[in-house]
Amino acid sequence: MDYVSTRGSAPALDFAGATLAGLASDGGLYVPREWPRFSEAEIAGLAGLPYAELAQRIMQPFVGDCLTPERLLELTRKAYGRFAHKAVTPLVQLDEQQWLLELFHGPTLAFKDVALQLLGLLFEEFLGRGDGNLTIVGATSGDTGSAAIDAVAGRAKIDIFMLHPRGRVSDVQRRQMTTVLAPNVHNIAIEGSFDDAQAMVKRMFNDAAMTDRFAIGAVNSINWARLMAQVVYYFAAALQLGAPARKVAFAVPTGNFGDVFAGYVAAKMGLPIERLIVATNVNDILHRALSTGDYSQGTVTPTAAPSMDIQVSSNFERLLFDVGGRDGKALAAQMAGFEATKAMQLTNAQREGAAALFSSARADADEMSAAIRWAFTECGETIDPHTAIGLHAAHTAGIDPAVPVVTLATAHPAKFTEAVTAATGQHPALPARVGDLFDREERLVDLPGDYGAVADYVAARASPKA
Ligand SMILES: Cc1ncc(COP(=O)(O)O)c(C=O)c1O
Ligand SMILES: N[C@@H](CCOP(=O)(O)O)C(=O)O
Repeated sequence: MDYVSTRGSAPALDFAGATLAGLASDGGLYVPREWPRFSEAEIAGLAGLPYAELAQRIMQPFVGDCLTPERLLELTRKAYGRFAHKAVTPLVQLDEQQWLLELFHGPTLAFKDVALQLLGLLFEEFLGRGDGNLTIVGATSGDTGSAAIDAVAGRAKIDIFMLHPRGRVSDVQRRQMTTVLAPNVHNIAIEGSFDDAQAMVKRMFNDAAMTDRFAIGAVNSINWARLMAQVVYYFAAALQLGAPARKVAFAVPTGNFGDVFAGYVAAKMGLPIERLIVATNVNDILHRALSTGDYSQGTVTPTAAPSMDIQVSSNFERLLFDVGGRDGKALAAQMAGFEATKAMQLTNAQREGAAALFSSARADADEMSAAIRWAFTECGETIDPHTAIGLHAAHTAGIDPAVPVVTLATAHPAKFTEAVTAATGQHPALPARVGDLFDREERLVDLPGDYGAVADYVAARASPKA
């Protein structure tokens, strides 16, 4: 399997190359040259496998000969061995049609652990084959940061610099990052929004002054390996609900379009998915793009679902590439227009291609709270604000009552105590595995929202590439 850039001019890479590269050198994102496809019988044969084995079977075609099946299985067993639930991503029934797929049983209590626990091991594996160092530069609106830090803290040959928007992540989220004191971990609070942080990260991949000296790597979902690992739980959930004989719909709380793009990949691989419902908060660029074709960047409004306070969705580019005919040159021009004007209109092919599988909904603060309350009072489940936005979308999508609708429960409610307590009157407790988070020492630096300041900070501390 090799990987091509959505912007058509970076060299194709194998899986190990794409994993270490993160972003393509032409500014595009790596995607598999073609989608591997499972037959109905092959999908049926996956039912009942333990999660780590299912993960190996789903991911092997993407990994190709970069890892033997035996080695990939060792890595998936190690990655998912740290989850607090034996099923890794358990399904919980809410009512006759609605289900929750709990993705927060990993070490840092959000769905990001599912991919990042594996990615940390993949980095170690591939770096172990040479003598280079990796400088990871990431942006987080709260959850990617702690999951990535947990996955690479203390690992040889890796430094991680994680940018978060100052004051715009929850206290639990910030402390999960800043209380990790391993010498290779560098937390940076920047002035601005997640979008500002993400733009600086992408700029660094194309800054020759940095890339000549350092091997810059990605832990955000611009890194293909992140999405590949997230494809697995769509299969896990659908198989439990009767796939491939029965279709399933998914409602996905969305920001950077990574998690829901993984659902699209599952559909491309043959999983019978009725609909992917993209759920946004009031930062609704994706809802506008999918419902009207208008992909224009608004200003970011802070909400009680801070991890989705995003107005430029990196992985949407992967969808536009795939449904728009895989024309890298044309997409490069379209994205250059967006970067210059902060606005773009989807082509007819892109709109129609997306509409075949995706629908969308937007939830405001009241709708989000109402969904938390409904889950609590009607079903006895405490859910977090991001999950609630997904659940609101699941309820309003008008899916045929015979089709199960699975909302991805992307974070543990205790990460967002204020909104959950306000909606339910109950204070969600942090699981014991997060321990004494509020008693630990924090370490972070404050930097202005200025690329030069961040690049200088990284350059002064990172290890050269070889
Ligand atoms: C808790 C939570 N839910 C949903 C999302 C949205 O996921 P994605 O960015 O993959 O669309 C994020 C982060 O992005 C998140 O941290
Ligand atoms: N919600 C994310 C934002 C970054 O998204 P990613 O999936 O591209 O890493 C976060 O919590 O940091």
